[in-house]
Amino acid sequence: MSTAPEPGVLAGLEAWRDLPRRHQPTWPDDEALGRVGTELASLPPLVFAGEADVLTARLGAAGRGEAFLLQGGDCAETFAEATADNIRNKIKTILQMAVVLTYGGSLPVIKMGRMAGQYAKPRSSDEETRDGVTLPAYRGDAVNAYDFTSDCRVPDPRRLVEAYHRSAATLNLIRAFTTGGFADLRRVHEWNRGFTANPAYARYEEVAGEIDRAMRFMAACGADFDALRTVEFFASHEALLLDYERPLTRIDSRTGTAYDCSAHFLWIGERTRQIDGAHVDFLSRVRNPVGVKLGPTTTADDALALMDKLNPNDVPGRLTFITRMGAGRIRETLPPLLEKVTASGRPVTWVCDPMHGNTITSASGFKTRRFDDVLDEVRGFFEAHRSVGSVPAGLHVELTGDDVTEVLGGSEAIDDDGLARRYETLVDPRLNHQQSLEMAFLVAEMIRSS
Ligand SMILES: O=C[C@H](O)[C@H](O)COP(=O)(O)O
Ligand SMILES: C=C(OP(=O)(O)O)C(=O)O
Ligand SMILES: [Mn+2]
Repeated sequence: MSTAPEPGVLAGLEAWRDLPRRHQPTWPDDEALGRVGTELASLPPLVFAGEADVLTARLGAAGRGEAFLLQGGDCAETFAEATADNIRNKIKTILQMAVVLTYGGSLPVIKMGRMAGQYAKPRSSDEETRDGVTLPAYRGDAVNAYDFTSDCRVPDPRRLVEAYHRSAATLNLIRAFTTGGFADLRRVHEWNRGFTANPAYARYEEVAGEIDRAMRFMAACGADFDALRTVEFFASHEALLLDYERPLTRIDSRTGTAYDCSAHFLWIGERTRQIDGAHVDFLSRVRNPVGVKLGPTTTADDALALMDKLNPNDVPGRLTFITRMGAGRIRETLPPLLEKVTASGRPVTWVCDPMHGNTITSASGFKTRRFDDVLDEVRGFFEAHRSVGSVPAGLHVELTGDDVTEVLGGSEAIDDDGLARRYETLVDPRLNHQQSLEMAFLVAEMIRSS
């Protein structure tokens, strides 16, 4: 039997419409947008509210130091790349990283994709100019097409429906992979052995060997490896397009409260976290676990105000702060935030995004990041938490399972010239498969020595 919505819930879900909202497309046709909203509202939810509650509990544990979050995937998913191969390679990469981190931290790792809905982007500029021609910026496949023609760049609300269907198909395959045997710990471990067998990554052999011995020890003790053939995997994206998130928000029949059923976890970006803005208001009214990106200008009072608004009842795991300060600034900007928030005694799960504060343009003109800067921000994150006594609870990374060349460095030493070899991202540069695994091994070493 369904429970009626709690009083005021439905009206509250419309409050964002009267608030300032940044980075929304200028849809050319309101009626077409309205029809799309009605269609999306009639489609089945992509996740079940009970799954979101499980994730809240898991993130609460991470906030207490009893688990560690690994959240990864593309900066911007694309419709064209929502293929079986791409999805499989990304899942495989995340699972491989998770095994290494589980061993490094002796903690359960919560696995979460920036997947099955990461189709919308805030942009620094509303326009893009090429060879003297200026067109609206690409805002993600849920809004417009990347091709540089005026037709392609017009926002088309039908793309929201396409984003829903691609997300549904992606999530379906993720569920199949993670429950059907693909994620078997023994297989994932074998993939990692393959990685460290490459002489370029020989320095990680030792940890892989230790994991091997730990697995043999478990086997000798009679551990039930068949119980480790499946894993929990959660979907997440930035809740940027409120014209998409609102129709996918549903009243949970168990409780009469609202959940945004487009994903298990939604986050608010650095550019849309205004305390009186539409995004914070909207996510304050759904019950999923939510995140907020915090850049280097964030004050401790900003953080406390977000806690008041997004987690007034202090539910552990409800609110994650994803800090993205930049390697050069994290050691100065993060500790004051941690101190004040920790002094409040209120629960927050702190996660490090070492990507977005470290974006540069290479001499050859590519938007890129240095692997060493990314690693240094993670190191600064652990140092800051250690100095304050708070809990470093996870990592948020832009990655792909393929051999792209978008981030400088790593053991394969991708250099400026090398970027051109396989630079495929439409927005931000991603760690490739090898760089992602390398990062997991390096972070595991960091966790063990911290
Ligand atoms: O992913 C993050 C932002 O959307 C992205 O960094 C903005 O990129 P831009 O500065 O190229 O617009
Ligand atoms: C837009 C993003 O990040 P931020 O909001 O931190 O800039 C992102 O995660 O792709
Ligand atoms: Mn990005």
